[in-house]
Amino acid sequence: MTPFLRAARPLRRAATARCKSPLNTAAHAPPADNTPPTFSPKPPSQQHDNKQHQPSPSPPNTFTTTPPAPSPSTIPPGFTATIASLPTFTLPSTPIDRNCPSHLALGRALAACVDDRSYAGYIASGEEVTAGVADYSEVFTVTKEFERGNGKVKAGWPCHGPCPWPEGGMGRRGEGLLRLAEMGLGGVANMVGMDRFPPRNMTNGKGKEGRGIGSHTDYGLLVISAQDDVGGLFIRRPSQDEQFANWKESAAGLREDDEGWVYVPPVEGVFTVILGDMMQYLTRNYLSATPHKVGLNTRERFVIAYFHEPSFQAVLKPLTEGCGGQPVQPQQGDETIADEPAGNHYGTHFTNMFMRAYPDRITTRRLVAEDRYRLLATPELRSIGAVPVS
Ligand SMILES: O=C(O)CCC(=O)C(=O)O
Ligand SMILES: [Fe+2]
Repeated sequence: MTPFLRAARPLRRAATARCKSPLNTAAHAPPADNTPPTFSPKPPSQQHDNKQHQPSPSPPNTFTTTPPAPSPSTIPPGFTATIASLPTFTLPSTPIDRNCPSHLALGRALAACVDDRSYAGYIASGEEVTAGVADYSEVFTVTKEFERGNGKVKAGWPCHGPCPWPEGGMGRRGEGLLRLAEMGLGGVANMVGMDRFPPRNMTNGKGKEGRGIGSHTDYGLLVISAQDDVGGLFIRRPSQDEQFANWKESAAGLREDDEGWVYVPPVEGVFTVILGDMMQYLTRNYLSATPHKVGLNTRERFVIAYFHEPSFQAVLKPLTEGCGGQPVQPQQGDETIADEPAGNHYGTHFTNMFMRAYPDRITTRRLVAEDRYRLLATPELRSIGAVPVS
């Protein structure tokens, strides 16, 4: 992990007129000292919707948190789900600065933050598509900056390019935080995203039918996110009969409206950790990617997330040995992984995911128009450390 946290879809972030800055949320990030995280088993969950709060007859697999039990009242209207009681780590608290700059000015500045080489920068509400439906999330994505003169950019590598920054309006602190995030990112694949979700009665997703974010898995190894106190995240334990492999066939939209979703209530000072596609691939389905979705609530909501990912150039091979040299036990669906002798090129998965999520963005159009996708098959893009001469 980097000194700063968050990056799963690239860094996303909000432009908003209210004084509730997702940038301030990042104050959760680095621990103030070396106090080890604590971890404890957890009490039974309860089944809730936003009107009735009834104990579940058979609590799902549970663990216990150190922090106080969260209130179920934050669950977005219209959803029925078990309230999760997930394993949590307690980090030392750091002060959260509630002063905020003018978010309207920030929004204007962000709208200019688009680059046609990288997928970094501002993503408007309604621009992202999951399983064919517009997401209402508004995102600012931070990826590692590659200047136009960089050899990879000049050679036309997909997803490599400048990380555009908002000019003015954000304030020194916010901009400094973004810069810090960018400095901590090891490569184009690691990302920080800041998301804003509008309240459900004020959606602004270009008038399309939409939702917070549809059911999906994240692409990389793991995602660490901090949410504010509003609430909107749901996760789902894959069922026994499921064999999704998002790097082969889209897992977006899967079981979106089924039973079995678990609501992750906000708990102050606690990060959420979600496993991604490559963790599933590496561990041969032992640690499956976590399907999740986001509902819009009665208030706008902010999330900041760090996406920890393999190198863009990495070709992953599933593990054959576990801890202490134990052979990895085949898991259900393992055959879908074992039949890929060439391994899994992360840059290709990453590019596929962005092209799918942002079909109309200028970055996707340019990539296609210049036929740069074919570069993903070349040895230069599949070998860590190989950098074209600039
Ligand atoms: O809103 C959240 O808590 C999660 C957002 C999310 O799933 C994503 O950015 O990929
Ligand atoms: Fe996600």
